[in-house]
Amino acid sequence: MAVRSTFRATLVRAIRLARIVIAGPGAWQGLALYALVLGLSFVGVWVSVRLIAWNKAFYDALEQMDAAAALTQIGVFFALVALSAGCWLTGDWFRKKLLILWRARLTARALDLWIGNRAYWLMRPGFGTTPVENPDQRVAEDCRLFIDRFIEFTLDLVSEVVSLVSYVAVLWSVATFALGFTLFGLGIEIPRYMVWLAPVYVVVATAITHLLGRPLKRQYFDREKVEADFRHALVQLRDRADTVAQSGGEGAERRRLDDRFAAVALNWRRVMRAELILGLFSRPYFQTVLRMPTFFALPAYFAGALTLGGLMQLASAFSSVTTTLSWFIFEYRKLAEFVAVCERLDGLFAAAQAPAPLPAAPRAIQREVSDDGALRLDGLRLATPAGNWLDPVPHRVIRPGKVFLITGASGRGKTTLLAAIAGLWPWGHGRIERPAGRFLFLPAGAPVLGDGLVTAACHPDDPDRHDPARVFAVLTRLGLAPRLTAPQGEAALAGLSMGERQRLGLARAVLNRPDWLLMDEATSALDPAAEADLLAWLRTELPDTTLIIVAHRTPLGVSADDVLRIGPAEPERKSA
Ligand SMILES: Nc1ncnc2c1ncn2[C@@H]1O[C@H](COP(=O)(O)OP(=O)(O)OP(=O)(O)O)[C@@H](O)[C@H]1O
Repeated sequence: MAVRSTFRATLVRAIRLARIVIAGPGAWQGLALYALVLGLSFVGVWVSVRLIAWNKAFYDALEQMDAAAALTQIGVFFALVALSAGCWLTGDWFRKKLLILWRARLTARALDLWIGNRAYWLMRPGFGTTPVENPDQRVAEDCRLFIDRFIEFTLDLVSEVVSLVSYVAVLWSVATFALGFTLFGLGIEIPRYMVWLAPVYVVVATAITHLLGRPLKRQYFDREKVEADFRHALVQLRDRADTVAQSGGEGAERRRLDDRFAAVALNWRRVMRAELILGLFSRPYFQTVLRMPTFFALPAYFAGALTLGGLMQLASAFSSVTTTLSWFIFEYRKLAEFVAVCERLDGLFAAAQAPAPLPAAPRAIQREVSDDGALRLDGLRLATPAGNWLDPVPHRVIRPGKVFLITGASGRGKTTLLAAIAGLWPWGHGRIERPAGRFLFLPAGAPVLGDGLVTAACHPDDPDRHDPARVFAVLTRLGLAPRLTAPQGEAALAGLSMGERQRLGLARAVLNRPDWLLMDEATSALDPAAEADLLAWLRTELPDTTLIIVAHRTPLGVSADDVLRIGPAEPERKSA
């Protein structure tokens, strides 16, 4: 029952995933390549069938001491091998082309859902109902593995069925003799016993393989997870290199990495054990499967029903049938991996299709497009994902082109309000009317996005859309020009101070020219003179942009047209 439901679930998942790559515009190209590869594998099957007949011709020539006939057969052999190799190499070439074509389609779909639906934001642990572990690995690794195995298995399956029919036909015509024996005084005769023996042999072996190999699927599933967790911890160490080094956190990092690696080692030991148990049966099976037919046919050979050539031909046909039928046994490990990959990847696609935020807090924020260009916050109260209410947000209408300050004590919900205005924060109730137009958000902590100074300064715009002279002028005005002479790429961003990162944020604002600029403590690290100078410059560069500023005080260089305070007023400091 469990076997059937795993099989059915994997089939449904594999079909769902396969439809993504097989259907859609330009699908004919992939299908044409697939048909070509399939056709070439049929030629390969024909060569194998032809080689079975060749066995008889060659060994009979040897038995009859016919040198000329043997020589001819050697020529035939090389011709068949050349044809087989040619087909294999061509097939392999086009299979690889197909692999990258379909992988690109599947990866593009995964990225569309992951990025396009903002699933990457909502499916983080603590945010969504279905947090997805290691999505990066699923997009990068699992897409490749799925396509690789899908092509391999479906091609195998079709060509194995064709091979099976061809080989059974040969076996039927060769193994004409019966097996006779007495059981409890009864004379029993099994006609063409070698034909029946092949499937019985394989069915028994398959059942044993599945019984012994069942735990492997779980272990392979876990392996991907623990390996990805370990890799992720290493990437985090690289990203937080400064913080770890400055806070002497090497010991803590080492413990974290050791813990993650211990999980890798534990899983490895479990995989080893499961593979050993499977190997105890499958290894001897691999080695005997080609020899057994000769032993099974010996009674007929000694009874004189077969020539040596006939025996060889029979052995060849029988082992071809058993090898074809044993596909499940030979591929068991890969099949177990495939089941795990389908489960992981389908889970990612399903969750990313409709990422659902945690249901702990109400999601009753009404969002509308304002028709007079103003931003309205009406009866708004936000909550954390766990359902804790934050302070109510006072009613406000923010007119375009104004400077608007949001203030309040720490932890009251200022950043959360910006996220709600940006359309991200789903928890809470009330109403947000947002005008059309471009919004740009400069988050707290001034994170830098992009893999070079120019990309980071233009983000999220494409840097190719910007005049390099203008980008250079903006960066120079912000005092970042010296960084342009450093080697570009990630190295150009290394070690940027907080103030420099905030200046880079201002470059983004000036180059992107948004209608609405949301600044979360975006100038807090600048010295008063630089803050006053740069914000005054920003205002002259973007005179019509509405500035929504989150800060504990109005930044120097601009004056606020309105102030929105969340929560009670901060207590005034008494002067000494
Ligand atoms: N993802 C989250 N999960 C749980 N709680 C959250 C989450 N995001 C924010 N909060 C909580 O919501 C509250 C408001 O956070 P927010 O960052 O908006 O505060 P803030 O007013 O901007 O604070 P600060 O001035 O210190 O930056 C805080 O108590 C915070 O811990």
